[in-house]
Amino acid sequence: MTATRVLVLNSGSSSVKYQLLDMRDSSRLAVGLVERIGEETSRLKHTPLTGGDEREREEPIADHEAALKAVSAELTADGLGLDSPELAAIGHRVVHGGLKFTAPTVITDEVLAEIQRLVPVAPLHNPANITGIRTAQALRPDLPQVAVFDTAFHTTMPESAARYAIDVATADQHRVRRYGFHGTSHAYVSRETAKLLGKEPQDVNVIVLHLGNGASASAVRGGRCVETSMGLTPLEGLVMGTRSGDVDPAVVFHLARVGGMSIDEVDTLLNKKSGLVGLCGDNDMREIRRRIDGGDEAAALAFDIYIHRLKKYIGAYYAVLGRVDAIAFTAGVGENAAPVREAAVAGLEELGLAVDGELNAVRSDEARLISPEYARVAVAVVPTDEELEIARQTYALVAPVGTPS
Ligand SMILES: Nc1ncnc2c1ncn2[C@@H]1O[C@H](COP(=O)(O)OP(=O)(O)O)[C@@H](O)[C@H]1O
Ligand SMILES: CC(=O)OP(=O)(O)O
Ligand SMILES: [Mg+2]
Repeated sequence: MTATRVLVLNSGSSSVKYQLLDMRDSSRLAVGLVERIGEETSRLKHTPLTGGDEREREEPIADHEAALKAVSAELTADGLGLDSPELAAIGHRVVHGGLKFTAPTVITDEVLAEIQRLVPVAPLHNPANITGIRTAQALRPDLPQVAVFDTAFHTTMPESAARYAIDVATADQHRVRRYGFHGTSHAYVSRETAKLLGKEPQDVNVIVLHLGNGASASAVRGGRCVETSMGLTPLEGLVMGTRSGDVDPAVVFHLARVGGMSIDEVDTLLNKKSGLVGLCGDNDMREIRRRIDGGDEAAALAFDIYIHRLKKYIGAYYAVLGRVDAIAFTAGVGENAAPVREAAVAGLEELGLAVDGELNAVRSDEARLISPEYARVAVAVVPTDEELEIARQTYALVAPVGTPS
C-alpha cells in the first residue's frame, strides 16, 4: 500500500490547528483545533470528515505535548490514528526559519537545533513548533517529519527591502534583518488570486493582506515576494489582535528609562497587551464591530487606527510594485470582516481601487472579486489554506517519485 496521507500541525502560541489529508485528491479526512492551551479551560474541537459527528470538549490541556496527545486520541477514535500505515509524513508549520531554510525541509537533529537557535526571534511561535515536532517524533519515530517555514516565501525579497538601515556589521553579526512571516499563506493566496483573475502568477502583481490574529501585508511581483510588513520578528507592521505593529523603536528606550519597565515587560506589552486589545480591551473584530454599533468610542478609535495603518501599507506597496493587478484580503478578519475591507479601500478611487457594497456583503468560502467592474485594480477575498499548502509541500518532498501530488 502506498502511504498517501499527511497530517499537518500548525502549532501557535496557545493553539494547535490540525488537518489530516489524503494527498491522492487533497481531500480532508479530519480537521480540528485545540485552543487556550495552558489556560484553566482549554477547548478541543474535532471534526471527522469520513462520517461521524463533530466533537467538542472543554478541559484543561496543560501544554502542546498534551494537546497533541489529545489530538492523536481523537484521530484514533475515528480509525485515523497516527499508527496508520497510510500516513506518509507529518508536516509542521514552523514560523521562523531564518535565512537558512528557503524550502520545505525534512527534520533532522540539525534542523531542529537550528529552529531552536531561532527561538529568541520568534518567542511566541518557535517553542510551540518545536514541542509539536518532538511530540510527533515520539509518537511516530519512523515517519518523515517535514518543516514548512513561514519565512521561506519571503527569502526572495531584495536587499533594499530586507535590510534595516542600521550599522551593517552589527546587523550581520546578529542576523538582524526583515524575514517576514505568514509566507505559506502569502504564497498560496497570491497564486489563488492569479487563478481568480484567469492569469499565471508570473503575470500579476498582488498586494496580499493576511489579517488574522497576527496580521501582515506583502507585495508580490510575478509570483515572488518583494516586500512584507513583518520584520526580524512577527511584531512589526500592521496593527494586530494583541501586537502593536510599527512603533518608533525609541518607545522601548523611553518605557525602560523613563517608565522603569524591564525589557521583558516591554516585550510582553508590545506583543501581548497592545494592538486591538491594548487599544480597546478586545482583540476579536466581531466584538469590536458589535461595540462600535452600540456607540463605543474606544472600539471605534481602535478600528480607525487599525484601518489607518492598513491603508498606509496599501499605498506603500502600491508604490513598491508600480503596477497593481489585485489586492487580496485573507485570514479571519480579511475573509469575514466586510467593514474592514470597505474602510481599507475607501477613498482610494484615484488609485483605481473600489469595493462594491453588494459583492462585499456576500459571505462565502470561495475566492471572489468584490470590486466593481469599472475598477482598474481587482479587489478580492481569497480564503487562505495554510494547512493544504503545508500538506502539498510536505507530500511533494516525501512521496515516491512519479506519484501525483
Ligand atoms: N465573522 C467574523 N467577522 C469578523 N472578524 C472575524 C470573524 N471571524 C473571525 N474573525 C477575526 O479573525 C481572527 C482570527 O483569525 P485567524 O486567521 O483564525 O487567526 P490566527 O490564525 O492568527 O489564530 C479573530 O480574532 C477575529 O478578529
Ligand atoms: C507569524 C504569526 O504572526 O503567526 P500567527 O498569526 O499564527 O500568530
Ligand atoms: Mg494564522
